[in-house]
Amino acid sequence: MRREALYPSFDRVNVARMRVFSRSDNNHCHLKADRVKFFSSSSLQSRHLSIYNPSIMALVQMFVKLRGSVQSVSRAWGCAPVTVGSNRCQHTAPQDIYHWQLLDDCFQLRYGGLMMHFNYVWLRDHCRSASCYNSKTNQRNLDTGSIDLNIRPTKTRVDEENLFLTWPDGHATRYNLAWLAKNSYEGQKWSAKQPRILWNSEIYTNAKVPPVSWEKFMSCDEELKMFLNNFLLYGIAFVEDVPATIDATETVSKRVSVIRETMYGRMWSFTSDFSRGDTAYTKLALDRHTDTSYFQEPCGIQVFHCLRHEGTGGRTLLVDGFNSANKVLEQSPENFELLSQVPIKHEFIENTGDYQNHMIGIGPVVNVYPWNNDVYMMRYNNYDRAVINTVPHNVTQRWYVAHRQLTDELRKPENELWVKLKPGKVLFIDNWRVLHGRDSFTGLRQLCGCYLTRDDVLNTARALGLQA
Ligand SMILES: C[N+](C)(C)CCCC[C@H](N)C(=O)O
Ligand SMILES: O=C(O)CCC(=O)C(=O)O
Ligand SMILES: [Fe+2]
Repeated sequence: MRREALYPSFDRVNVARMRVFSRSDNNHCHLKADRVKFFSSSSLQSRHLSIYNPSIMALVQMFVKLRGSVQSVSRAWGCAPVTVGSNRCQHTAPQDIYHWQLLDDCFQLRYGGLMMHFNYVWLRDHCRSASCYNSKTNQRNLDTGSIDLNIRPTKTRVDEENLFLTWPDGHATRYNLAWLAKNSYEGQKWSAKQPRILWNSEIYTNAKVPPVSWEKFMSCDEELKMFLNNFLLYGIAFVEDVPATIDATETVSKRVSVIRETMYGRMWSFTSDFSRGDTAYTKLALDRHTDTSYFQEPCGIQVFHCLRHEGTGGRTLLVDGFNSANKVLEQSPENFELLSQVPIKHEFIENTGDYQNHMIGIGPVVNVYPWNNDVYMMRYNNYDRAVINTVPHNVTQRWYVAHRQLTDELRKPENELWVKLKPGKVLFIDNWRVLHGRDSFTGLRQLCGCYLTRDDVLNTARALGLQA
């Protein structure tokens, strides 16, 4: 007997398909988005096409935030333009009309065109009364283990704004309907994804991301916010005019997040002296890859600062992995599913006189949230990929085909952004998204940097009011 999928067919909505193009002329910004495509999870075949407006609106809001002065937004399929004010969206507000129904196994609520379902244990578990929830610490007091798993309310009442439930033990809960709508699974599934702009080298270059300079960056929170906004959008960001020392590189890194110490050290500085058992410590070219794929939690951010180079070559290569993954999804959902479902091992085995390390990380090449298929992390490192022994032989061939399609995408010349790192120019790379590599080189080349913890970068961004 086949088990029912946890996330049934229509849940596999692929909003990542949406592509955003922006063209700024006279304060007009034109936003185009593909239609949202639904897949059935069993075959992952295209079922039907549909358009989901709130996601479009989320993109619109993102553009409003970005440009601040968006006047009109037209949608690719020719609907009437949506008008957007300078800061707030004036699109027809959702109707303030709720329809609700108590069903056998859930409370059903329709609000603003969205149908939502709330499980009864969930409702009891999410009671925000003072005895169940501490609103000072934002922590739950209620012991979820004590809830009867077949619980149903004994009394129900709904007014204009609230749902009131009374439970068998007499405890009463009030839920604000807007709160329910905001916190529902359906709302989450459809809500804005992390705003990001998928790029190839032309898109990134044309975006002309304004440079951020060390002094202002260190002293002004608005500058840090702008930097983080760009980092979240593109997965890369630069700070310029940084003193060419390890200390200053550490200072600029700590402004963004907490340094993640690894077996490479806290701040590292390396040349091609093969001091460690890894190709990075040579003069050889390195193909595009993510670092520390052999960690259960790969490092979130990588910082590079080239302190000196007297020689030729050694340019840095950057490729937006999410853009390529998205191309695979558009062209072959089957291949995307293989890359996102089949776990693969990566491994670092170091056996030199000074260092003995053995690291193993396991996970799919493309990591997605199952409720909306949004990609949040890639592990792509052909050097460090370990023996494949997690895949049955009949899937292996299909996995290699899928991996080849992703590799072909990642290697398209138009996806390659090449930069020559110079003393003073510090590069921050989202190591869960953007792949890096380098040319071979001659001469003395000294690169320093560190890894940063991802949670703390996002924490800083949220503290500054960004969506992260
Ligand atoms: C950056 N630093 C030079 C310290 C380490 C380089 C690690 C290289 C390794 N193959 C990986 O991809 O994780
Ligand atoms: O030498 C470089 O530019 C980068 C080497 C590398 O991939 C790394 O250190 O992670
Ligand atoms: Fe690397």
